[in-house]
Amino acid sequence: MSSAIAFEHVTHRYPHAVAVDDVSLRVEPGETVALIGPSGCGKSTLLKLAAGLVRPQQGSVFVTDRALAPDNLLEIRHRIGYVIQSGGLFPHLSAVDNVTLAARFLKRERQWIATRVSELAELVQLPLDALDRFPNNLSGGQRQRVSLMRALMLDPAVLLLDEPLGALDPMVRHGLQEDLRRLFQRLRKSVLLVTHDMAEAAFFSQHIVLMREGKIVQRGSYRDLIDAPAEQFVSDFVKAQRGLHTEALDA
Ligand SMILES: Nc1ncnc2c1ncn2[C@@H]1O[C@H](COP(=O)(O)OP(=O)(O)OP(=O)(O)O)[C@@H](O)[C@H]1O
Repeated sequence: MSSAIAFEHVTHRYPHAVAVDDVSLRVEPGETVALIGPSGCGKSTLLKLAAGLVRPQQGSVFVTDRALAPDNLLEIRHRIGYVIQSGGLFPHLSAVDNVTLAARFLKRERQWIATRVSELAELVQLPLDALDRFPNNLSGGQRQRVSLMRALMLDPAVLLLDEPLGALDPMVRHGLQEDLRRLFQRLRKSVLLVTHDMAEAAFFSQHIVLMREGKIVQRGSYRDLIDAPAEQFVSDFVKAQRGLHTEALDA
């Protein structure tokens, strides 16, 4: 496999906005790439393109080297785990039923499913009693752990994470950041992660991709963005983020 995810000259327009504008980007196997940029710059749309939830008007999207097309979308989706900020769990299903939905649909063996659920609960450190609860009866952090279990259930090659920790309070977020990074390293998945937070992007990855108005402005490590900004916008963005973290302390 040469690339886990590849965008080649991808453009996607909504009726009133060009959300993604001629983007080319690769995520290599086992690599974590962090997508960052101001609100509305096209990060979530890029993830939706990789998940096949929206189709590009121009260009191609490849997952594990296969171009996404209407006739292979379902098959390729099983190679993708997708987690969104709110978790996206079905509220009327228990945690375990959410986790196992796709596996049951694919008629995986009951024993295989049970074994996989306990492996994953251990991996994401979810207490077993939480599995029988409905999403509304779980904490935000537990809901994201369940979402992650669901995303990992079919052992996908690729993980798409859209602000998976964005809705959590700082302590829970910090703990989950540590757990997630350990998990990525252990599983060696290819991960495309969206975050608003530069510190989080730098924590997860040496490969940060900064977007603005649908385009990639710069890619590199946090140090690259500071030491060799491609344009003034990069410095302004980094500075604004630093401001966010320090201004309150200075006040
Ligand atoms: N379903 C939609 N219909 C119409 N326009 C949309 C739709 N989804 C997104 N857009 C527009 O496309 C652009 C990119 O949106 P997108 O959600 O990809 O950005 P984002 O960087 O993920 O933003 P945020 O950080 O706020 O989540 C924005 O101008 C947005 O208003």
